Amino acid sequence: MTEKALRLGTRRSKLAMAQSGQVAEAVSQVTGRPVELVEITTYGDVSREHLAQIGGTGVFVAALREALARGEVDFAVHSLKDLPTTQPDELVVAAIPVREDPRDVVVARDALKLTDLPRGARIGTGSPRRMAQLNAYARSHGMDFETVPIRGNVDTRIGYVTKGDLDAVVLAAAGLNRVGRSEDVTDFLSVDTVLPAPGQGALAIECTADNAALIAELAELDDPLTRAAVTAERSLLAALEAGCSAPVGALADLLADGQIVKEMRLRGVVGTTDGSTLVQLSTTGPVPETHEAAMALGRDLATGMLAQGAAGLMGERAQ
Ligand SMILES: NCc1[nH]cc(CCC(=O)O)c1CC(=O)O
Repeated sequence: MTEKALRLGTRRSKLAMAQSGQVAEAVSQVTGRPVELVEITTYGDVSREHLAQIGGTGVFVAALREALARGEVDFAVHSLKDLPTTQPDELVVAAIPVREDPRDVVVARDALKLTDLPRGARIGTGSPRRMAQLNAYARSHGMDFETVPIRGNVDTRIGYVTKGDLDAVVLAAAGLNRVGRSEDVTDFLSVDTVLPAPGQGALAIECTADNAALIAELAELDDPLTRAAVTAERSLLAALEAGCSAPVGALADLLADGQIVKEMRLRGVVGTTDGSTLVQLSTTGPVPETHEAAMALGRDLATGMLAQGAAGLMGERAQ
């Protein structure tokens, strides 16, 4: 007798289908059950032009969560950076697998790197976090380029460069890798230049809180260090009272002495989109062994950043 298939709710976009497909395979392996993809059309897919008004990428998450709550699907996969920082009681993030490359990358014409871009170059990004840090970099390195707000999926955004409308676009490495376009990358941005979004490169596998059997099975795909890192990053975001559209970057990583992991470092940045002001700070602590300890790391950093004026820099809204 074959076991009943698990239903994975997914958006239809290429990126969502790619990451859902990869997770489906992994879940099938740990559970020994077939996994079937159930496509869910979100309001955000139907109405892209309204995305700004209705509040960014959260709409994509909401439709998947409704399908979970209605019992139409057994689990869903989200890009962690698109997940709101508040967790609904009836749902749990049962697994956060090992994170992909968290960096942002440049896709530019003529294989150019960021520092090769000529004066007046036009760089596409709809993210205030990327704008703030790119413009701050330009100011401190005597460069002069213009950030141009764009939106759309990965292929659309790269299309601006291949069609010659823009000199470069900035995207997440993880997204490009997942849709098989990593060859298009012309420059990997150091996280010292552009700190990624909290949770960037990580996935969250979510199911209903009452599904103890599935929670236990999915837990096998969880990577505790990735979970600790993204929990600290998202705790910073929450403590700054910022949302997924805020100009906030955060990255937690491990500091090792040889092979021995010593500490977790959490770096954070917030700035104005013109790059004239950035608040950058980092903190280190013992590698968090509990959810509470990871949350505390993020809150500590937020306290320091707020003391340096971070709150005044978060008024801007965009995607
Ligand atoms: N904001 C959209 C989004 N949400 C998740 C990813 C892919 C990277 C990831 O999973 O963190 C992207 C594309 C991008 O920012 O270039």
